[in-house]
Amino acid sequence: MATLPESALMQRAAAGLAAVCARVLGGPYGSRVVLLVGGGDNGGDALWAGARLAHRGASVDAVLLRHDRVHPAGLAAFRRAGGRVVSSADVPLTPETQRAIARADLVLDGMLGIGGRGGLRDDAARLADAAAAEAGLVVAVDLPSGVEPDTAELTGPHVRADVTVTFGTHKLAILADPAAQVAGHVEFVDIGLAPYLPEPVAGMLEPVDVAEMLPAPERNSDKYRRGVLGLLAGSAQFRGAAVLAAGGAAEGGAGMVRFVGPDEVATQVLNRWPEVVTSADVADTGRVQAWAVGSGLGDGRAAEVAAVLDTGLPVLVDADGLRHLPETLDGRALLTPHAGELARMMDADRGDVEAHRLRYVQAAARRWNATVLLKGSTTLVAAPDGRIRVNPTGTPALATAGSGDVLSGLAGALLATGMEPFDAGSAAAYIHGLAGQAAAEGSGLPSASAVLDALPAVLAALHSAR
Ligand SMILES: NC(=O)C1=CN([C@@H]2O[C@H](COP(=O)(O)OP(=O)(O)OC[C@H]3O[C@@H](n4cnc5c(N)ncnc54)[C@H](O)[C@@H]3O)[C@@H](O)[C@H]2O)[C@@H](O)CC1
Ligand SMILES: Nc1ncnc2c1ncn2[C@@H]1O[C@H](COP(=O)(O)OP(=O)(O)O)[C@@H](O)[C@H]1O
Ligand SMILES: [K+]
Repeated sequence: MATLPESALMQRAAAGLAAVCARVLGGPYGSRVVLLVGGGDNGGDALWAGARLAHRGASVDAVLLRHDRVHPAGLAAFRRAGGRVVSSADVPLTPETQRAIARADLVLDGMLGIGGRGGLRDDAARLADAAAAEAGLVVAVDLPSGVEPDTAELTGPHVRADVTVTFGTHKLAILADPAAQVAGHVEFVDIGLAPYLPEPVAGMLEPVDVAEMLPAPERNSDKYRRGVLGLLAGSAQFRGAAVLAAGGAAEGGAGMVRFVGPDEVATQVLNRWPEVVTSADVADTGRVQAWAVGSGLGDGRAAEVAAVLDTGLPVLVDADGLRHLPETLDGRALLTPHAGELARMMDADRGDVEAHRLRYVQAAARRWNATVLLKGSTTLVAAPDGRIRVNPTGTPALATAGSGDVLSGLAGALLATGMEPFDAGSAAAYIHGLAGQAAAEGSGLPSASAVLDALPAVLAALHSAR
């Protein structure tokens, strides 16, 4: 801001915002737009964008949350463009306001942006409800008002947006749940901040990042260069988990999978994946470069999990394996709980973990000195040094029994290539999410086997993106 003329950034933001509104309206001419305007710069963005829409023939009404605090230049521009203020002094929710919202094709939510904390209060909350219940589209300015910008938590009443137009950089609240669930479709407007931004608190992989992490088979490859995974999974009760995890590894590029488990499980794994080598005991497994343990392991088996952890190799621990964690790990482990499992690990309530996903995943990574991948509607990966990644791929269709087993085999295969746990976990979540999306395109609600079947094509496409 110090290097630019006054309000240049706001003009860039408002221009991008008005362009998105014009597009989703199918052209602003003749449309009805209502602005919900808070006392800060978020309200200023809304007013400037409203002025632009009014210039292009929209009928624009503004509801001011506070008449004593409103962006002065924005309000003046809005009035010059023919915009009307429909609220009376300090009474935002007049009958006229309600009628305007009910008739609106688009409500532009400029109540709170990155300055907002602690949820919407009173009138603001009622305006958000009215917009959700009665208006056409709700477009949030920068963030849905009322969400916590930096923690992605929902601590009080908030707007539910159909579209969020965010400026300068992505905020955690539009990437991670629960807040991201109320952001709708996200549009990014570049206002030129990138060179000035500090290190981000969280990262998000793009296809080329993942492609560059994946090892390409080289001319002089052998199975050890591709990575050999030891797999301790499945039980008489959960045989399929072993089959799916072995598949996640085999289709995920492992040079070889060495399976450890009871005969009746090994037979089933071999029926589906004849390339797998089996043994009955961790000690007899032969050379591996990483382990994946836990999927479908059932009760007990603590000694086997301990034997794997004692090898000192990189290790992924999933599902029932998470019951047998030592006091602390030494940075080489990747733990892959869902919210219920993380709640049990942290002696917390599942609902509390879901409401504070970021806080819990970071706390667990510190607590065990391990990388923690928290599964669910948005997958978060936390390294013990504080780094965070939010996974952008996936679909609710992945919420199907066994899809976590596929992920554990896949992530284990990536660990076995020598990738650090943070990269292995976040790349695996990315690829698994794409496979889920591809499988869902086929059948709508795919099985875990369909997710597995989609892996090779997804990996091939990523390799070619390199
Ligand atoms: N910083 C920048 O470089 C840019 C910021 N822009 C806009 O400016 C916004 C941030 O503006 P502000 O810092 O003025 O903050 P906001 O407009 O988000 O909030 C304004 C004020 O509301 C009060 N407030 C906080 N929580 C509240 C609550 N729960 N209920 C009622 N009042 C509450 C606080 O006093 C806060 O300062 C961004 O979200 C974005 O929309 C854009 O114009 C582009 C450039
Ligand atoms: N609502 C959701 N939206 C997107 N992905 C989800 C959702 N719920 C679960 N998933 C994903 O589906 C997979 C399910 O894994 P998990 O809970 O371990 O199931 P299981 O143990 O039955 O295989 C994980 O990758 C998780 O991130
Ligand atoms: K907003």
